[in-house]
Amino acid sequence: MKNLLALRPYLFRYRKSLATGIVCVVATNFFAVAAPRFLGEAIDLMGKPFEMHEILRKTGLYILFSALSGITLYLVRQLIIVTSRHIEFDLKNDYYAHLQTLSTSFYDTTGSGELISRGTNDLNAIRDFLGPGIMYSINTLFRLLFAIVAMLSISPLLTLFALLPAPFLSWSVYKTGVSLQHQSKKIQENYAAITNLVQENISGIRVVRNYNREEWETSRFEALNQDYYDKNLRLGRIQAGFMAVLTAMTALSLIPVIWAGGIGVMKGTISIGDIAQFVVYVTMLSWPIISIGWVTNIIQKAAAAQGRLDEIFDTKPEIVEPSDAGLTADTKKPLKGELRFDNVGFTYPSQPDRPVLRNISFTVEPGAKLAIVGATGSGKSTLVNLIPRLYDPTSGRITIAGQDIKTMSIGAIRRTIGFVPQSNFLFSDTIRNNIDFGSNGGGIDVIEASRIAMLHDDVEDFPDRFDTMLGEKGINLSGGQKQRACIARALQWHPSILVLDDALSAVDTATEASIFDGLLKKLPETTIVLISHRISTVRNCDRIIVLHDGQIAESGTHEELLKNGRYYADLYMKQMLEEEISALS
Ligand SMILES: Nc1ncnc2c1ncn2[C@@H]1O[C@H](COP(=O)(O)OP(=O)(O)OP(=O)(O)O)[C@@H](O)[C@H]1O
Repeated sequence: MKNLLALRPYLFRYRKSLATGIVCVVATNFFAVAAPRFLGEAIDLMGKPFEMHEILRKTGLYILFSALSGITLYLVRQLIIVTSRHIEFDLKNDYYAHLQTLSTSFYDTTGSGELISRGTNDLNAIRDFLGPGIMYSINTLFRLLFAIVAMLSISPLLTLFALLPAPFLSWSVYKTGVSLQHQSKKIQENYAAITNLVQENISGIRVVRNYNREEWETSRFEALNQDYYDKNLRLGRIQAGFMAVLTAMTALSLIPVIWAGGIGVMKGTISIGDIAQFVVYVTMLSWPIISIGWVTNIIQKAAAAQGRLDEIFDTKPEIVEPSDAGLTADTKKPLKGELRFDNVGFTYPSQPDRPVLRNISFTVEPGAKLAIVGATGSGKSTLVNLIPRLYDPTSGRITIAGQDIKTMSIGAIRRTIGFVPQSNFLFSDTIRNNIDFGSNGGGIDVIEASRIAMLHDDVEDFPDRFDTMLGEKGINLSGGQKQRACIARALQWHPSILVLDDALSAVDTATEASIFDGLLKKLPETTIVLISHRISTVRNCDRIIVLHDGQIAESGTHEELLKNGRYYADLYMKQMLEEEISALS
């Protein structure tokens, strides 16, 4: 329950609507409970010699009070339910904004399905608490209070009879609610499994086709779907049975009232009008009594959901903006100067006993081109991920123009660096918007950037050119086109440091060389850090670093490394041989 205290700031923000809503709850219950009194009085008048206008007056008052109760109930819903939607909206925005601040290492260990489920199912549970939960709790309280006072004023004994089944009714609703909740949770898990399966199948449809797995995948889906169907039927059966029992119990709870009331009428201690009034109160109380159990479930569910959301909200970003950052995040001017690694070491938080980088030191002068080569898993991507602070070194420091990047504005660093990661990602948007991703102008324009990345001619052949919509993850582009679109995107800010992490592996050797030549010509002042397995590209760099098992094993120019006769020379020989063989065949 105390988890729900985290909602205080949100409730406080909408305090006026909530307070007015609560006043309306009191009013609606007052009118609802007062109305039957006029009904009872009108019925009692009919048993005696009566004046028509008096009965009409009572009936009119009954209608008026009922109408006022309806109007105020409408206001309650408008104020409290609408407030719950506002808070849900604010919470969703805060949740998404918080996710944006979390570090890369958080996403290494938390699945996207998990985060989506917290942002949807858990938030729905909290909205149910803020809307119906709060509304029915207060409503039940005042309905019980007013109705019991009215009933006691007529007959304390009859009130006792009327309320006898109430605790049992609430308890059985609560118990059935727990079982319904359990069943719904299983259905939700099942639904998540179906969603995952469909999502994976659609994104991996080519693999499914290539391996002839269509039938197998279909039968997997059918099995899950059957399970989902069976569980839903079971839930439907429980709900239907439960509603029938509830209706019967509510009707049965009238029996003691009518029985004891009937005896009272015969003895002349109570009037027929009073009994009619009582019957209305008992019927009126059945839903609030039922809702005690229901609301208890809603509160428990919301408390658990808020606990899960708090786990995310309490996760602090590991990489934070330094409080005295010399440059602001929105600076348009990229930082310039040498890039330096000073005895840098790095260990992934998920594998603290396994250092991935050790004692890495090097300097790249402004405008120089540095290549990083090394066997797969030697730490190349990890090394370049440290430059835009996707992770922070565990030891040592990285500087740009002599300043430790940890003391600089993160926004300014990332604006300085054009980063093309190994696994490219494109959004379901136009090619133009994908390339122009957040640049807000001021850098190289889309056409020029795509020319440098040698994508321009390909795009010109598309029917809608740069306005061509891309499918999910850029599915309608070839692997090489996707990579070149990502390079064009990285050029948007006219970066002073360009990091290419195996960014041209899907284009042929000649195209890779042409793109690299284009970069050298068009961006002569840009420092380039390039990871590539192709000697034909890295040989033109000012300096080449060979990584082995997270350490610099060799470093120098192409010629120096050939002379060394170690890993780099070996790689060179192998690639030369491959080229000769392919030239012969
Ligand atoms: N997010 C991560 N969490 C934990 N370990 C990781 C993570 N990413 C990479 N590693 C590990 O760090 C080591 C270096 O990986 P890295 O991706 O930097 O190598 P690489 O040289 O770029 O390889 P490749 O040439 O195959 O891309 C590997 O052993 C890998 O398993």
